[in-house]
Amino acid sequence: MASNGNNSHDFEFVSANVPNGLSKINTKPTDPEMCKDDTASTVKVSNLDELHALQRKKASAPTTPRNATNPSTPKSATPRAYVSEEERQKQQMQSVSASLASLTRQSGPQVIKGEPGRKKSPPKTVAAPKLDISDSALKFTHVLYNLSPPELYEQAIKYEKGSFIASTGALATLSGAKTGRSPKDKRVVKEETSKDDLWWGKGSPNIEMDEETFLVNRERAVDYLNSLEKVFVNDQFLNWDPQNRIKVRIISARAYHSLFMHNMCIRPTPEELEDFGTPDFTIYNAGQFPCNRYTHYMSSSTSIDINLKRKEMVILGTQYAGEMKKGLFSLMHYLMPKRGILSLHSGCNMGKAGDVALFFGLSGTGKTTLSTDPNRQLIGDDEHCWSDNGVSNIEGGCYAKCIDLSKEKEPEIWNAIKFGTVLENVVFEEHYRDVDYSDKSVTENTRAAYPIEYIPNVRLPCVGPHPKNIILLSCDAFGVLPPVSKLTHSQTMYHFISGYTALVAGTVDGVKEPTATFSACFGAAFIMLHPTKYAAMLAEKMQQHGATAWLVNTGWSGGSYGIGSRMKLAYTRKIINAIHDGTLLNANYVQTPIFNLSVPTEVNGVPSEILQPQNAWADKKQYDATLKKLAGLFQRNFEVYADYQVGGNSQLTKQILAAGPVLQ
Ligand SMILES: Nc1ncnc2c1ncn2[C@@H]1O[C@H](COP(=O)(O)OP(=O)(O)O)[C@@H](O)[C@H]1O
Ligand SMILES: C=C(OP(=O)(O)O)C(=O)O
Ligand SMILES: [Ca+2]
Ligand SMILES: [Mn+2]
Repeated sequence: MASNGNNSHDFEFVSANVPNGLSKINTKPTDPEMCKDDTASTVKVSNLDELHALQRKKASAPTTPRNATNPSTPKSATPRAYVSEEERQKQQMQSVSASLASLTRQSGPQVIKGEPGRKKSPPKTVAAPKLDISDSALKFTHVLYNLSPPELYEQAIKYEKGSFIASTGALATLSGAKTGRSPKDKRVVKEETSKDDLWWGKGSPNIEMDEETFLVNRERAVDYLNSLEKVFVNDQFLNWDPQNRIKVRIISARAYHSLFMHNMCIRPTPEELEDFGTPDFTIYNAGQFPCNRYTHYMSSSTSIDINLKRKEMVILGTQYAGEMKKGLFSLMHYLMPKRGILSLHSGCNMGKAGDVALFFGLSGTGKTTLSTDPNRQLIGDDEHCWSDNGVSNIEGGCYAKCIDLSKEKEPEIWNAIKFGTVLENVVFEEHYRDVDYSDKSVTENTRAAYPIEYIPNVRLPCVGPHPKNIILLSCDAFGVLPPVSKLTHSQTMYHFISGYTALVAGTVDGVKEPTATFSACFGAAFIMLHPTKYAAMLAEKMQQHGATAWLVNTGWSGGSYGIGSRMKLAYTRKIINAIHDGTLLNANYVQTPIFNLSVPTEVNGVPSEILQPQNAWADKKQYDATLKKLAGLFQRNFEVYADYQVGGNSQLTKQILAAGPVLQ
């Protein structure tokens, strides 16, 4: 290979007649079709820097693929005026500088697009006029804007401790001290534009904060981010419904966070990015930096603050990436109902006949696992909207639990864990980097975040018609709820408002009592309005579109946790199949005592003796006692809703109250 900069075939090299009588070697190229080592053309460069520059072609932004025939891209109403590339970049950086502006100094940082350390002479920075001079105003902040997965890998591996490439190509990383969400540290600003709409007080996830305190935390986050040499900026979208798309900007300090959001939000096309303009909402993720506990309302070092008026969210003191995704979900739970659109904490998929199913459930109940189904198109695994046009996914990716993940039971998720996927808090063998999915050393909440198109039978764009089946998932560690039951309209509302599940908290310290969790609308941590608002919308939409609802227990069977065992995933899948294909709708049903649920006598592929839970329990007395105990917990939880009306319908409200368990 010629690489010395000379064009070796321009001259003839003829070896001299040497004394040992070796014959003459003619290296003159004879056949132009033939490639000889020393005749390969050389690269047209004059130094190594130029050679390395050749390696990289002009960039285009990574996008979320969409179906060409049904693009989810709203066409801009007006044709774009021609703007030079330089001008566009300048506008982009001005916008980022404005996002990062300190509110007290009234100036944005001097920002430079690209990595620190790259030669730029002189640096073309963008900054707002400075009203005062501080050290922070004198430095540059490098902006790594919408980097691609390979670029983010390089950043993570080079600069972030604990980031590694796993054997499958996924980026294994650590989220630090926090490995799950911190709902007790979530704050919502009580301000005039939203305070009358929001749900406050007992049971609400919205713990109030005043505007002033928000600004203290915002300033803390912004100053922290600006003190860094570089920040990551993601400009992306939420919601595949083109009419209700939201532009979000995420400013973060870690490549891990940028890649996570790249995967989880909808990725813009290069044209969409050019037209991005001002975001509708901005996240300041300063997760490595704690909040100041002397600040009002701070009860720990972690604070996740949402300000709907300012359209901003600040994260301090937690690096758990799920906080960003679920924070945006809270935002959608405010914005969408205002437009008459129901936001849903549910998975969603669609059969070949166009039949859409929703899977509601709290964390760990099976939304991701069961919506990822080889026989159906995946619309989304966690967050959706239901509008007059049908359903749409809010996100561009999935966030699957990985604990005990197996290739046999969940092949689609297993195969999605490849290059580009973020693997959080997993343990791997240090040399070959094979992940041990059974290892809980870091946390039980190990996760994989991947772009939705990593699931082969994804539906793009991620939208579908009105749902036919509504599946309420409950992981009942008490083991008394039937594997499947068909719900009446008022039972659906009762169970939707209750949002019951019972996971077992610590599985390592021996047997523990399951603890019931009731989380309104199967997502109390994310709702912004009173639960009855969402319930009324669901009731109306279900009636309007004739959907059938089911309660599916993905938890224990044959006894509570410790005695019985977790429902086999294979059985749950059979049950779900029977719901999808319509056979369960026409099955024979019997009623259960106390909860008064309609249970099918047969489901194809599922042993009939487990369909009625008491049959699977050896100790019937124990079963009765546990059932009554759970019924009591349901009743106590529902007491707070007795004073509320669901929508304008007092008849429906009465029916819902009567649809719960009845203890004689
Ligand atoms: N019968 C079952 N149905 C659903 N999931 C099950 C079942 N048995 C075990 N699992 C496991 O439970 C977990 C469900 O989690 P996931 O689908 O991520 O929940 P969610 O998306 O609702 O938070 C997965 O790890 C899955 O493998
Ligand atoms: C990301 C989360 O959602 P889920 O467990 O429902 O997938 C979470 O609760 O942190
Ligand atoms: Ca991609
Ligand atoms: Mn999930």
